[in-house]
Amino acid sequence: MAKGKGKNKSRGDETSRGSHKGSNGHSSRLNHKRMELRQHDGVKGTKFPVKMAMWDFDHCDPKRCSGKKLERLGLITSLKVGQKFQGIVVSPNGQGVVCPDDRAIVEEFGASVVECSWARLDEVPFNRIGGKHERLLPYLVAANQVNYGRPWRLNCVEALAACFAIVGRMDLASDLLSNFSWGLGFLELNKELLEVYQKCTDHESVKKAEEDWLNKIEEEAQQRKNEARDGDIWMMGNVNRNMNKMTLSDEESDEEETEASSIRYDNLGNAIIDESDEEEPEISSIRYDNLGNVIVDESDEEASSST
Ligand SMILES: C[S@@+](CC[C@H](N)C(=O)[O-])C[C@H]1O[C@@H](n2cnc3c(N)ncnc32)[C@H](O)[C@@H]1O
Repeated sequence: MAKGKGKNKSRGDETSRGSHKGSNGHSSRLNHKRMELRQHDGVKGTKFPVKMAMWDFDHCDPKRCSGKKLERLGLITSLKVGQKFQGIVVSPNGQGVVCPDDRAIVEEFGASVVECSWARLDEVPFNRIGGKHERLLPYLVAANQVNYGRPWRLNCVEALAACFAIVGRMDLASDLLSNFSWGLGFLELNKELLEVYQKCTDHESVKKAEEDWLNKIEEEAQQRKNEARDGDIWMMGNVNRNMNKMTLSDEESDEEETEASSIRYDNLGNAIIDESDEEEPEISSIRYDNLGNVIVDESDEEASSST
């Protein structure tokens, strides 16, 4: 187990919910922050309307770590390895997904996360942490500065906010995220999808909604791909059409060949001209008198009389 400031090393403040004591030395700046938060929540004597907790494995850079920031703000309680949590445990080790039916558990017992590195999950003793209500999160996209745009891998504050949002407590989600400059962007980015999940009930319905969403975005991606290809066609010409053209020109040359093959030759190799080729006299060669009668050439008369 990693050594350091992780709250798995000391019992610290696990019973401090509602008290103003923190686990980090209680600087006046932090106490000031807490005062601000209490005023902000309008819930006297509490840092946040529902309990939040984390198992902190000290894997992350404290300056970038959202869990540590929540702790500095006095919003989250640290839990020890071996300690279980009664509320919803949002964890990569979860079985079902967070769903609106979890709302009562969240409101009564709160929500918790595992503050660790995604790259070091195998170092986390999942069998010694957690609780009765361990949950995965359904498909959502991170908005934090480290993993922006990445699906599923949310940081701790996003994971807690997602849990609150899915169970229909958008007020808690936005209050929590407003402590981070980028925070409300998470709700914006996932607005439509969160609304879909909020309309569900149990784990299965959230899983079904997630599956439908994933199919939809896959179809849309495919459509965009097709549109991009069609765009190329306007720029470059239809490749299939070019293929047809090639075929057509082959056909054309075939036609020419056919025409050529329709020419017959006599025994001396002279081309035999078909009579039908000579049927129509050239219009320009027809002359008319003043009354509109065709002037017949004497030579023509000879020719016609000879047939
Ligand atoms: C792996 S830690 C990374 C924390 C990050 N260093 C930070 O600054 O917050 C994120 C935690 O959020 C929760 N979490 C995030 N995305 C999740 C998901 N898709 N399913 C379940 N839990 C998730 C888990 O508790 C997970 O351990």
